[in-house]
Parts: sequence; C-alpha cells; structure tokens
Amino acid sequence: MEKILNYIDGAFEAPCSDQYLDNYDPSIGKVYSLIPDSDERDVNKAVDAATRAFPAWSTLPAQERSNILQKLADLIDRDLDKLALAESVDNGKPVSLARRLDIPRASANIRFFATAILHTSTETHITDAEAINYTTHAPIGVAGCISPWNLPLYLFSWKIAPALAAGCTVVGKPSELTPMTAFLFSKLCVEAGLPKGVLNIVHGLGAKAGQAIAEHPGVAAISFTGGTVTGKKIAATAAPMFKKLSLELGGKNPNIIFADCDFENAVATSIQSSFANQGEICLCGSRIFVERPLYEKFVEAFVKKTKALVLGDPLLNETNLGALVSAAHKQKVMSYIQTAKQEGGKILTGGNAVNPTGRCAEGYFIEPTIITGLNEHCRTNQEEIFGPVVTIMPFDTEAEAIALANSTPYGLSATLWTENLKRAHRVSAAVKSGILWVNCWLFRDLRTPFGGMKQSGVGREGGWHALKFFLEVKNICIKL
Ligand SMILES: NC(=O)C1=CN([C@@H]2O[C@H](COP(=O)(O)OP(=O)(O)OC[C@H]3O[C@@H](n4cnc5c(N)ncnc54)[C@H](O)[C@@H]3O)[C@@H](O)[C@H]2O)C=CC1
Ligand SMILES: O=C(O)/C=C/C=C(\O)C(=O)O
Repeated sequence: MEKILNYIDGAFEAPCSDQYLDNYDPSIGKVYSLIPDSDERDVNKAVDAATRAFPAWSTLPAQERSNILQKLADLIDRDLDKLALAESVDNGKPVSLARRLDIPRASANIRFFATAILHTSTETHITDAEAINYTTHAPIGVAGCISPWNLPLYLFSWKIAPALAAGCTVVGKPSELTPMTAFLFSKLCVEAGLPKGVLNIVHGLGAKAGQAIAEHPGVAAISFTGGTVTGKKIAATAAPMFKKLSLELGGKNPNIIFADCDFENAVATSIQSSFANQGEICLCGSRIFVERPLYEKFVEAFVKKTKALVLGDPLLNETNLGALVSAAHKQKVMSYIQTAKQEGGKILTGGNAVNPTGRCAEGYFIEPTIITGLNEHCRTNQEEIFGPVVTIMPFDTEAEAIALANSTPYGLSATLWTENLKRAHRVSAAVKSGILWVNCWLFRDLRTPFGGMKQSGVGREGGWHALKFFLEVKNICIKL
C-alpha cells in the first residue's frame, strides 16, 4: 500500500514515530494508502529547515521566486488529470469537479501570487519639509499553513502561495483526511527546483502535528482554514505568543431570494450553492430565504432540480454529488438530519444515507436534502452542517430577510437574488458577512478580500491582503 511521506528540507521522510494512519477512499469506504503520524519531532525538523532556508529565500529577487512558483503552476497544469483523480479518490468529490475547479484553481493560486509579488508598491509620507517616511514590507519568517479536507490542494495552495511569494518559508500541514495531492505537490516542488527547506509539508493529525505547528515558537504566523472550534484552539495557543493569525472558519450562509429575481438563474445557481462538493464548502448557502410570493414556485422548481442530481461514483463523468469525506462526517451530517426532524422539519427530498450499487456500495453517500418548516433559531439553522443539507424559509419584508440572514453567530458569505439595484446595495450593506454575492455565487476574483466576520474568522485572504499577512510592515523616518 502506498505510504505518503513528509517533505522536509527538500527530502521525503518517514515520520519520527514510524507510525502511519489509515487513509480512506470515502467512495468505497476502504483504506487505500497510509499517512505519516507525525508529531512534534517532525514539526521541529520542519521548522529548523524552514528557518535555515529563510535568509536565502527571503532575499532572493522577487522575479526569481516568481519564476520557480510559475514553474510549479505549470507542472500542476501538466498533471491536471493525475491530480484531479487523486483529489477525487482522497476526498470523494466528483473527479469532474476536481478537474474543473480544484486543480485549475490550485495552479491559478500559485500563478496569481507569483505574479502579484512583481507588482507591489509601498507608501511614502512627506512630513512637511522636515522628514520623509517610507514603509517597507519584509517577509515575516517561517509561516505555518494549516488547511482542511474539503478543497484540499485548492486551499493548501491558497495559503502557501502568498507565503512563498512574499518570501516566507513554510511549514504546511494538509488535512489528515486528504493528504494525497499535497504529497504529489511536494514531488512537483522538487521538479520545479524549489530550494530545500523553503516549503516543508508535515502530514498527520491536527491535535498532534497541527498543534505542534501552532505551539512552535519559531513559527511567526499561522494561516488556518477549517472548523470554528479548531480555529478557537489555534487562537488560544497562538495569540498569547503574539503570532500573526489568519483564521478562515465556518459559515451558515444565507441565500436570499427576492420575488423580482431572475428566477431560472436563481434556481440553477442555488442548486450549486447548496450541493456543490456535497455541500462541503464553507461558502455554501445552507439557509435559503425566499420572498413569500415566490416561495411555492421556488420550492417546487428547486426540489425538482435537486431530485434530478446524480449521486454516486465520483469517477463517473455524469456524477453531480460524490461521497462525503469520512464515515465520521457522514455520521455527523446524518445526525443533523435527525435533529432537523426532531425540531419539526419536513424533509421535501433526500434525508437518507445511500449505498450505491457496485464498487461504491460501502461509500459514504448522503442524498441532497431539502428541509422546510423550521424557524431560524433551531440548531439545524444555527450550526454548520457542512453537508448536502439546506433549509428553506419564507419571508415577507426586506427587513425580515436581513434579520434572518444575520441571525447566526457566523458571517462568512451571503448570496442575494434581486433585479432591484437599490435593494441589492441596501441589503448587501446590512448583511453581516465578509463576502456578498449578488446574482451569482462563488464568483471569484483572486484580488478581492476573502474572509468572514463574527465566528467565521479573523483577517482576510486574497490579493494584497494575503501578501500583507505574510509581511512585517516597518516605517522608516528620515529627517531632512
Ligand atoms: N473550510 C471550512 O470551513 C471547513 C469547515 N469545517 C468544519 O469543521 C468541522 C470539523 O471538521 P474537522 O475535520 O474536524 O476539521 P478541522 O477544522 O479540525 O481541520 C482543519 C485542519 O486543522 C487541523 N487541526 C485540527 N486540530 C488542530 C489543532 N488543534 N491545531 C492545529 N491544527 C489542527 C486538521 O488536521 C486539518 O488540517 C466540519 O464538520 C465542518 O463543519 C471543516 C473543514 C473545513
Ligand atoms: O474560493 C476560495 O478562495 C475559497 C473557497 C472555500 C473555502 O475557503 C472553504 O470551503 O473553506
């Protein structure tokens, strides 16, 4: 069985413990490879290597860093099919989605920051005729990048690309549930000529390897994407050490549909925002609010389209929804469906775990599920489920829609459907979320600020925000 290895100081290494964890293919429910069960000792080696590599990498001309990173992006493009297949097997997502979204976005992330670093500028302040102040941005040091399992290479690269482009060296930890594409990526780093120690990838459990990264005094900044509970733990560890923190956490995002919307577009896109990647995207619109005059018509069309989605083998091109990432996560999502029923919810479609026939009979599949009849305060509408489960509720006024949208502790993203431009501006301003999509969803421009309010996180990724996170700002004042 294939053994994944850590990538430390440019070499591939077994974990110090010599222990491995099982890595499952969630579409068949079977172990198919082994993951290093790394601990503090592996993290220490990785931080040491990153610390040694920092002086040379951080002072390499930006153009040279950029060239290496662009080579990496080219290699990802070259290996698109191989990486997409690996992502699908590791995560359970449809291979067609990995080919269309995950892997192209991984190379786009790297190419974006590799070129962005060539176009930075800095501020100068002239203080009357007495002094000139200029601001410098220097890479902060060794960065810890901890990424989740839902969009594995997509989000791993979203973190390490700005760090490396900015001149930081990195200790990265992909999720233990989906380590494979980060492992394949580490091989591409060698091929691209990334100097040793610049990127180190330590595989293993969050509570062990992840926690060791958060605790290590040699790690100056931590960029994390994952669950809010984990984000709190990392903050509790890192904040007293005054580490810089970027936390991109969970969401319970509203999808607000006004009666004057472009109906066909709203329904079709809501199918995507509800069920893409089995609903395992922090940006999914899991709470759908529909203006009452449109409510019945929307529900009917939305249920009909949902029933037409193809659930099953992620390797088949016609599949729309694959497997959930793990047996434990499937269990968690099913328990929320149970909770919804106990809370008085009516299941309009879905609600069941399924065992497709054939090779996926033991996989972790759940039908796309639509629930109505719940109020906004119940657990189903307050807690992140992170699966193919949405609720629909009617509303009567704009003020009510805003109140419903803002009724959770989260504030990551929101989607709004209306043809009324003034209303679009008003509601966008009133909804408390870091990202607002009007008449679209997951429409990404990598230059824009990306992140959440309230319990959805701290800080913003994307464009200059991401680069700045990995840079230490200094003002130099020269008396004239
Ligand atoms: N992108 C998102 O917003 C994500 C949200 N979630 C939410 O979080 C829930 C729990 O999912 P999990 O698999 O537990 O994700 P998680 O948040 O625990 O995992 C994300 C990453 O953090 C690492 N990690 C875990 N504990 C850590 C610690 N103490 N210190 C440092 N790193 C640590 C993990 O190994 C993984 O690499 C999900 O059901 C979902 O609701 C999960 C994954 C992604
Ligand atoms: O498009 C992005 O940059 C990010 C997308 C999704 C997540 O961050 C997530 O699901 O955690």
